[in-house]
Amino acid sequence: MQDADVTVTLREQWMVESQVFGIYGYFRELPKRAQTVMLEIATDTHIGYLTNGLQRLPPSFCVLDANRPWLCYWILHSLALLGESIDDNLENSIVDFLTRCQDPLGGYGGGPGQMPHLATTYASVNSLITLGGRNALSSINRDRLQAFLQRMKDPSGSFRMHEKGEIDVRACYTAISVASILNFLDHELMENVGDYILSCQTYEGGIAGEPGSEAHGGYTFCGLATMILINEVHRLDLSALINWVVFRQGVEGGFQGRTNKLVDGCYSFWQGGVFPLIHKLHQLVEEQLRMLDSCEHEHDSSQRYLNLPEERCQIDRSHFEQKGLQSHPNIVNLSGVGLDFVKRSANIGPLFHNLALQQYIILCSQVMDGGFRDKPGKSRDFYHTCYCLSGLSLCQYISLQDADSPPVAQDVLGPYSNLLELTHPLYNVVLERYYKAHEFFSLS
Ligand SMILES: CC(C)=CCC/C(C)=C/CC/C(C)=C/COP(=O)(O)OP(=O)(O)O
Ligand SMILES: [Zn+2]
Repeated sequence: MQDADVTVTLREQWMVESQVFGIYGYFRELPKRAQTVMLEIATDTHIGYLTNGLQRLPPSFCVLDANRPWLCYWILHSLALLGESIDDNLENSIVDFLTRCQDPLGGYGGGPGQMPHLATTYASVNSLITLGGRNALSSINRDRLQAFLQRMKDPSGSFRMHEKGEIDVRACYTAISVASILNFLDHELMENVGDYILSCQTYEGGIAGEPGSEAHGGYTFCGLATMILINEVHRLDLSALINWVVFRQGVEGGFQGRTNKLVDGCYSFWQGGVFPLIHKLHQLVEEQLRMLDSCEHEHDSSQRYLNLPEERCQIDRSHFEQKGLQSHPNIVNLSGVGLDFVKRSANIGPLFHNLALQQYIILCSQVMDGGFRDKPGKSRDFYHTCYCLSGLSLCQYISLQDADSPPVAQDVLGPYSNLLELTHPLYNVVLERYYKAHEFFSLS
């Protein structure tokens, strides 16, 4: 039998049997060769699927007309993770297309002439940084973009997604991420953002889209990353957040977005992406735990579970004020936060099962004709392709102490040729493209 036939037969057999025995246990019983063959990432096929999608993008993509900058980002970032770059003609036509999506008063819409929106602004900026050429980076009108973000700022501290649009944690993340990566984050944009995000951390420990809603992986990543970027992460109840996120990994190996829902490949990044952030915060987590311990000695220990984040954050805040820690937002160098964060050590082992997650992504989400999907039975799409690959990459690098050295083979499930590029854990652009952009925007 050819390797390809072995793969198909084993995959089908595995799909049935894994439902009976549990995926991880069953898979470990297979012969080594079968495991390796089944666990290969079909890199060339994925590149074909993605490149084809990109070529069909400009000038119109019909039903997804308001989503074209997102399609650019999902595809370009997926290609970058796979180590693929695109030719100059295609790069120039994408820069030209995104320039036409740029509003004369700042920000990017879903297509040329459309109202500027924070989500498509984030997608456009990350696309241009992923393209990385001078032409791409200099096409961003930073002054007008800053003015757009100021117009979207709401008194609650959060932002509106667009003029008269909704306010939520996603808006905080997209605005702050863009301002940070383009090096114009200031105190006016950051004002009360931390208060708003804090009000969205729920009794479960995760973060909801808005106050009073249910904790969800998408918003938890957005809220946590934003708090780091504005240097207020100490205000979150990190142990409660960790407690929530670790229980979102299912027996299938993948993550669910919220309690009692099904696992889905895209949460490999939204939930999985919380771990590289938490790992780098381990000292702060330990400090918070020590503080809670001493607090519990003074008070009835049942308060720990009854008092919601609002009260606990009072403890955290006064603690930090007392100690006068350097992390206070007024004295931190905001332009260096993204760079300093990747250089921080993460001196603890993974707090989730990184091999089981890779197994879910490769065996359940991977479509052998190219692309990735939510789960078996669903169709592939560029969104799931982007976030499955982003999740796969973070699993491979999760134990790494030093961003400049390659991961060990034990952390890369399947053949070592599965290794993807490393992504920046706060912005989700490939690290090496981030470095280039950081240099460019530090000088301009
Ligand atoms: C940067 C940016 C724009 C981030 C977006 C983050 C994100 C993925 C938010 C999730 C939104 C949400 C509540 C989905 C629930 O959908 P569902 O009910 O269909 O799925 P579920 O059953 O898995 O919860
Ligand atoms: Zn999904």
